[in-house]
Amino acid sequence: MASPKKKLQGLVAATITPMTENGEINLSVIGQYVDYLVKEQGVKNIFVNGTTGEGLSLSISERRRVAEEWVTKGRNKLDQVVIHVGALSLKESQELAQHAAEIGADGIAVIAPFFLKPWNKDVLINFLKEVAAAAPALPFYYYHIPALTGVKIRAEELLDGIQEKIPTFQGLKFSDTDLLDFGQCVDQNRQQQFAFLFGVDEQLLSALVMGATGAVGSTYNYLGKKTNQMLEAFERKDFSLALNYQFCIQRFINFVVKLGFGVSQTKAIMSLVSGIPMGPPRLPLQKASREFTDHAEAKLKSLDFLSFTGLKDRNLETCS
Ligand SMILES: CC(=O)N[C@@H]([C@@H](O)[C@H](O)[C@H](O)CO)[C@@H](O)CC(=O)C(=O)O
Repeated sequence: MASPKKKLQGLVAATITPMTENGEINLSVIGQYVDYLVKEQGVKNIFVNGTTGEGLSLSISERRRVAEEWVTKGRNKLDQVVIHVGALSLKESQELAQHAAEIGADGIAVIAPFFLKPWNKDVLINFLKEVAAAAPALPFYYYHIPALTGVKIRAEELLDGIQEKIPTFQGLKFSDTDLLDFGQCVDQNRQQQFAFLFGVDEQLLSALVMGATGAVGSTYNYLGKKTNQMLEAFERKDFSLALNYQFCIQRFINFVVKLGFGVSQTKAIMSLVSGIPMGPPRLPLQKASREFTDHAEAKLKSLDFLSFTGLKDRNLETCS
């Protein structure tokens, strides 16, 4: 069985794939991006080529190059680099899994194939098993995101006896709001050392109560520091402070969700907050509007999520 250096826990940034203005992947800023996550956000784990990384909109060759660059630039700086290798084609998924192993990634994750879909748990497990077998020394995570894949097989059902079928299975990335399903995944697998990684950033505190061991999300790219403060407060059992942080983060996410929030907007916010150009998204996504970015910037300032001295002590909402 694969055994990771240590269990994947804490915050994991779902990385953006930087692109040039003409839509090509822009590997040149990834080194800077790694330093920003580690030094400015206190985030040392990453999830590459997932939803936020537009993994399914990249070619296989681009996915390989992006993965390689993150592993190379993250060496001796990041704790763990997990590569999402899910694809509609089993062969492509296996190729990416093997490649992740070759370049020295710390784990692989796979979503359910979402065009011709697995129609029950056993079929889905068979698909995942074949991918995992292509990288037999790498920890394997199932990426549950039913709203995007349309595959509604409950994670709890999938986890039942999974390690007998997939010996490298190490955990679940749960990007759904069904806390009954999530809680049962934790409750029914207490004897295992699985990682339970929650993927709905605005509800992370509820998932921590339910037993989440970590979180993978887009907002940890630029709200990692704030979210880490929430994790620390939770760890100290200062639940009232933890709730204040969660509400504060919710105020921002709620605000942008009402304006229309997705991968394009994440790219715009991250460019603004980090100063690293993330570029436009790839079609079919559309670049975030100037209006969106201006509103998001004003909200970030009012919540003190951006350090602009001019606004200090006035018009700030309190977050702790
Ligand atoms: C649907 C979606 O993109 N969900 C995000 C969340 O981080 C999400 O952006 C956040 O909770 C705000 O709603 C992550 O779960 C996605 C993710 O981890 C990934 O990029 O693979």
